[in-house]
Amino acid sequence: MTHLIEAHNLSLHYGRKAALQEVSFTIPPGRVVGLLGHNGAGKTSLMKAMVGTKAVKGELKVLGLDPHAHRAELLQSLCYIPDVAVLPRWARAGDLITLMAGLQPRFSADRARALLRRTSVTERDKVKHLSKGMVTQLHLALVAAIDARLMVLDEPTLGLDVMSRKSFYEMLIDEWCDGERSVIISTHQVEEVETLLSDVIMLDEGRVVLNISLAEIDQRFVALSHDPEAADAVAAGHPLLRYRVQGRPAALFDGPPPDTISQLGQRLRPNLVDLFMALTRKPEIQAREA
Ligand SMILES: Nc1ncnc2c1ncn2[C@@H]1O[C@H](COP(=O)(O)OP(=O)(O)OP(=O)(O)O)[C@@H](O)[C@H]1O
Repeated sequence: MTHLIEAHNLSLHYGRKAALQEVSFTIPPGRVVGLLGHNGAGKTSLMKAMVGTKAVKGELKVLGLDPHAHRAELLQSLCYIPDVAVLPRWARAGDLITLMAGLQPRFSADRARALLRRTSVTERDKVKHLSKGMVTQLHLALVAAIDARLMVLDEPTLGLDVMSRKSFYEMLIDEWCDGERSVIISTHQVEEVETLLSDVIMLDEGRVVLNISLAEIDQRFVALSHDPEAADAVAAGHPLLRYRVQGRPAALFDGPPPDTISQLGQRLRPNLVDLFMALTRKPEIQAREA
């Protein structure tokens, strides 16, 4: 198997509402994939499909399995933190380690204890006495102690402060990613995850609007910072987005603009936030703000 996830033409409806439409992508081993999209874009629906809690139309193989038909088998090799993840409030961290050891054959209690030592949570702590950030760290220590090949994280750092978010991602990358395992993370904190990701999938209204490696972004997209006087000439090249960088007007193009336009500005490195804005903004908003 060359890909951990193979998705082809997935669609999902809730009544008449289309949550996913013709979604296709693959995820090979050793990747850190960001799943980005505005509220309601379809991220949670796609993650539910990946872990088999939602049936979708189309072809979906996760670790070679149909997730909906073979959920129990899949969960042996996949770990998942849903957006509504809760841990039992009465339990101590140590109890949860014992519980997991009984439930999940690939879980290592020693590894969970070692991971927990990286956090401010001790085995004696009860979940109900932990802050939101500490619960998230405990949750990650528990799932990262599973010897799995794929981790699916649905907005894992929602509601955490910046330090807690940073330490969550540090632990994930240092302790779980090993070059063979892949992780897919949905988040709204586009700026923060940019340095962690190897790839990004952007969803807009249930459709994939971009599926690219971070390395390829520089090759495909061109951002130009230019003088205000050149604004009309730059706009004639139909940029995806017009915005400002350090007070100067800038424009983002999909592919190199004509030389006559390139000469009007300085090339910048396009960042993920600008791309996200360009590809997921409603056209009528773009027209109003341009
Ligand atoms: N159980 C449901 N019943 C009806 N519609 C739903 C249900 N779950 C999701 N939807 C709709 O499907 C679409 C996609 O929702 P989804 O939760 O997958 O988006 P999301 O990208 O995860 O959003 P958020 O960032 O707000 O969590 C939305 O329009 C949402 O209203």
